[in-house]
Amino acid sequence: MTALDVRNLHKRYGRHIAVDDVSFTVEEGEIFGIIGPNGAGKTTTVESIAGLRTPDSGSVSVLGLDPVEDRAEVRERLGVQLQESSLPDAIKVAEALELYGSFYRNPADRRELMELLGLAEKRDTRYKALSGGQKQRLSIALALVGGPKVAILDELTTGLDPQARRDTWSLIERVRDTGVTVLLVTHFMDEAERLSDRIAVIDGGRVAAVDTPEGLIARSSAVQRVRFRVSQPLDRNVLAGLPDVTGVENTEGRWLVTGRGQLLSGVAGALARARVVAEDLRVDRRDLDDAFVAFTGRAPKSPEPPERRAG
Ligand SMILES: Nc1ncnc2c1ncn2[C@@H]1O[C@H](COP(=O)(O)OP(=O)(O)OP(=O)(O)O)[C@@H](O)[C@H]1O
Repeated sequence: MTALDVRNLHKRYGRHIAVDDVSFTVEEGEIFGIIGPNGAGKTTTVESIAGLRTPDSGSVSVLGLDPVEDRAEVRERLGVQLQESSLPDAIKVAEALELYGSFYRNPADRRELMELLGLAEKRDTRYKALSGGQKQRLSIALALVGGPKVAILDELTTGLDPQARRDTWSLIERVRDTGVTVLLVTHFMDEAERLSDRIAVIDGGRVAAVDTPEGLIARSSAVQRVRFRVSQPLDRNVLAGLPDVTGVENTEGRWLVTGRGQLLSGVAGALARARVVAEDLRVDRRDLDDAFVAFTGRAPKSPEPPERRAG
């Protein structure tokens, strides 16, 4: 079943078009990533889904409901963790969850949520005494405390150290395993690639592509390189004639084939048909960073170094 259906969304701020025809669907049980450069319209899109902004035109359906007209019902089913959440310094973890849980008809079991998010030991710790990672986990817990069917998580791991980022990823997978559909907005390609079943690339207020991470990588026109050695004679045309190949170089038995698309399987198949055994066959691995550059023309951001701790 479709969890989210976004159709022809438009939103302008004054003369500036922030979202210029965005459409995608998210199926129940998916982790769906949204990536794109700064100012691409990602937050405006997810805030429109959450009913926090009203689009100028287009439609949004959350589990068949309209986020503006059916605001109360959507609130019960949709959990939102936005870029910056702030809580009073003195509030304790368990108190925050009780307070937020009290806003919902059927809140999640707070004790289970604290276990799931690794916060049980911190239940009586005040917000100001939590580490960055623990604050982040609490903000995810607050997005889930209403027992939502769909959760929107925006910039989940910004500012976390590498271990805390990995822990958060495992956590999101556990959340999905409990049956929650996750819409994940991220600047980080490793995060999007690791977690998402499918990804929308948003650029200049438009959807540049929607696909699985592997699909985006394969579809991007980024150049690939396959290297290998052969000790037998090999006719250059065996490789040069392949549809995805753009260049073939041979230096003393060391071959370098450049191309796009399904280059590796094409080269491997051609060598097998020519009965040539390749040694040290290597492919320069492309990743989502390359796809991001190909679809947006810009380099993605790297994770920031975590804040330095005094002492
Ligand atoms: N309330 C607002 N008033 C005016 N312009 C806005 C407002 N909110 C966003 N914008 C502009 O709309 C565009 C899209 O912003 P949005 O926050 O949706 O992008 P984003 O992809 O989430 O960016 P980032 O990755 O930097 O968070 C940007 O150019 C932004 O400056």
